[in-house]
Amino acid sequence: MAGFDDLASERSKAQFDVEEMKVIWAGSRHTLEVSDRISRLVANDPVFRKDTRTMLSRKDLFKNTLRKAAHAWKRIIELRLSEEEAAELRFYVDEPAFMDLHWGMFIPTIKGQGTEEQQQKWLPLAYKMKIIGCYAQTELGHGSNVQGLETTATFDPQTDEFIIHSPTLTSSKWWPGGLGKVSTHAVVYGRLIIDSKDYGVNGFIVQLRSLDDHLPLPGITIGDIGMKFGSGAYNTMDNGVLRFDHVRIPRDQMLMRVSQVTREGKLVQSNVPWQLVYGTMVYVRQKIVSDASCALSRAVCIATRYSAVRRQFGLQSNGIETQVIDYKTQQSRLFPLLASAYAFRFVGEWLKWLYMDVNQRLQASDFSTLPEAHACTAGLKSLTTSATADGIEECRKLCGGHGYLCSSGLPELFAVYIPACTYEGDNIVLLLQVARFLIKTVSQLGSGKEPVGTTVYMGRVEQLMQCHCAVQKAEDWLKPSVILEAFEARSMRMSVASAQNLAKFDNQEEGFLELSADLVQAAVAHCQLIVVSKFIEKLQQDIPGKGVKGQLEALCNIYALFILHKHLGDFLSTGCITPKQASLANAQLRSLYSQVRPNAIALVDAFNYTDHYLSSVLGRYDGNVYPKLYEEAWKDPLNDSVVPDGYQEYIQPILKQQLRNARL
Ligand SMILES: CCCCC/C=C\C/C=C\C/C=C\CCC(=O)SCCNC(=O)CCNC(=O)[C@H](O)C(C)(C)COP(=O)(O)OP(=O)(O)OC[C@H]1O[C@@H](n2cnc3c(N)ncnc32)[C@H](O)[C@@H]1OP(=O)(O)O
Ligand SMILES: Cc1cc2nc3c(=O)[nH]c(=O)nc-3n(C[C@H](O)[C@H](O)[C@H](O)COP(=O)(O)OP(=O)(O)OC[C@H]3O[C@@H](n4cnc5c(N)ncnc54)[C@H](O)[C@@H]3O)c2cc1C
Repeated sequence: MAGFDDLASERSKAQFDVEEMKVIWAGSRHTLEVSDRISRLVANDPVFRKDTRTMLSRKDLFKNTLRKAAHAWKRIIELRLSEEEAAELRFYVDEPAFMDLHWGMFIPTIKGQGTEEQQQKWLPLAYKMKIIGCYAQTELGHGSNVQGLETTATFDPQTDEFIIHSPTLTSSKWWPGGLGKVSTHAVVYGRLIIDSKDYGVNGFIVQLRSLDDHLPLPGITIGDIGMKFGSGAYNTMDNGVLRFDHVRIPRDQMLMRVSQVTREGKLVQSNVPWQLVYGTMVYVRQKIVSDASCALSRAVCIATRYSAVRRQFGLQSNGIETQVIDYKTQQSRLFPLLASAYAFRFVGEWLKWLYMDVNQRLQASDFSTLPEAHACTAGLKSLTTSATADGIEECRKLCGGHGYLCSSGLPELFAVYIPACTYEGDNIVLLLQVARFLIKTVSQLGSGKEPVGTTVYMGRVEQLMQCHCAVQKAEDWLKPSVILEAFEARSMRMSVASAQNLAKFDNQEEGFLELSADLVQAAVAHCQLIVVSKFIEKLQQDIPGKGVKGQLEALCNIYALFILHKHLGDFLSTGCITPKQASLANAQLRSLYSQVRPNAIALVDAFNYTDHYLSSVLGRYDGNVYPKLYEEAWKDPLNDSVVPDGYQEYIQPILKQQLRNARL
């Protein structure tokens, strides 16, 4: 039967050890074991079903999410799951919910910005879920501009309290997930005011709702901000609005790792940089990069399996049509996304390491790598989420008409994913942060301060400004050193050109605004270089398993040459490569697609996703697409009755009217 046979035959063609690739994708044998076990546990639990999600009203959808979250928590306790297993369970439940913000932002904020004492007081309550917290930073009037927040936290020396207040409509907290209906507490960001003096934005732990009856505490107005894009999707989350009317909290509820307010109302700065107040954002951006590879690989898995099952045109001698995956156009759209999923996986792994490293250094009062950690997390969050959002939509198109059906899983995945381009920092705003970092690095070249980390290549500025690409034949593009040099030279030249143009302005800030579109492009070039170089570094590790390394090399080259092809203008205009070399890169890319083609299904099998997680008729492991699509259609509530509700009121009168007209 079509589908079953197609995927089985594809799997038999694989030229590498899929089980070993699963380990590489998961990160380790241990992680694979955990994620495999937990994903099956979730898939086999009827409470975690997802198939009716797009058909529920907002209220039913939300209540169902609460039910799932409560059940997930119950299972975590019953099975005594470790922190790692619990996080996997929440991941595979696959429904945005207040839990994400509680575990993903509220707890990390207390850990990162609270003193030892504050951590000892609040973390046990949060870990046991005796309180539920969210992250209330964004306001109706300000999101990107954190320093523009208007909420005030005024110290009252008489009572040793802060008075939290929303002085204007635009100071209403707006967007925090989990705030609208669930959270009992929030970390609220507001301006610290002591003795009428404004000391800028700080975080405060504020109780919002009673722990007895869940009613808002006095002075607090709170609610949900309303339906968001798509059906189901992010509407399982209670993004909220919050206003304070002179709400009092004890002084020790200001998060005081960065600065402390004494009983006398004196502000004392610690020896840590004030930017640590922004620390949770660095943590979450790093996490979002890892998650991008999950969302993209999920869409790619669906589109790849379906492309092997779907046949159109080109009758072969045996009378069957061509699998659409065999069309070169399909490959040239699909395989770069497959390669990007792997690329984002590895850069995510590296970023996790970078984040851990920066944290260890911070514990030892070494703050030197913080600016780089900020630039890398901001830039890679922007790059990977934009590419993933676009990639999911491309996968929908790759599935033709059926991709538009909710049962394909792609519309909901897209709707859930796209806010990642906005939350945790608008992607353009974040690239501008990278651009500032690059300009600073360029301006310090020659000053004796050597660039470090991901900007170390900038130390070779003279060589990179002059080098000529050595490619003479298509296969030369397979050399990692050739690819790296082309990407480094492009990024170096774009940053230097931006810095030179900026230097022409008397006022640097005005110049920065004027040149911001170019600066963003330079930031993108730098971030793409990071992704390419981390993929290449990954390949230098010991990679066991028959054929695994070869497949990863092909994917790495596809990613790099696809980016080169997409941004050809940059590479040509900076003189990094010639038009002839560009055309050789294209020829090499075509040949790489042919190399990946027989392995495509096995490469997506290596993600080890259950059908439950994919929630897609088109992406089913067994390829049994058509009977299941047919079956799925009949489940739609519209098909509950043969004659629809409303027939007598609305259809019949029209038909009767037409009949009369026809007789006239
Ligand atoms: C489902 C799985 C769970 C996974 C994770 C869990 C949960 C997440 C899941 C889903 C997400 C759900 C919700 C998302 C939640 C949110 O959206 S929370 C709100 C996030 N808000 C933002 O991201 C706001 C974006 N704005 C900013 O970050 C900053 O304000 C800014 C744009 C970077 C500031 O710009 P600017 O005015 O220039 O800077 P400022 O004067 O404030 O700072 C100047 C110096 O500070 C450096 N810097 C800036 N940010 C950081 C940082 N984060 N870390 C370290 N350093 C930073 C900056 O580089 C400047 O340094 P100089 O040396 O002075 O140049
Ligand atoms: C689903 C979702 C969940 C969220 N969850 C939370 C949460 O839990 N807690 C929380 O505190 N917040 C949350 N947010 C808010 C989120 O962090 C902000 O929306 C985000 O930081 C973007 O800020 P903004 O909305 O102010 O966008 P704006 O800054 O108003 O952006 C609007 C446009 O202006 C452009 N722009 C802005 N500034 C500049 C500039 N300097 N230069 C050039 N262009 C610029 C942007 O690129 C964009 O195109 C959430 C948002 C969403 C969508």
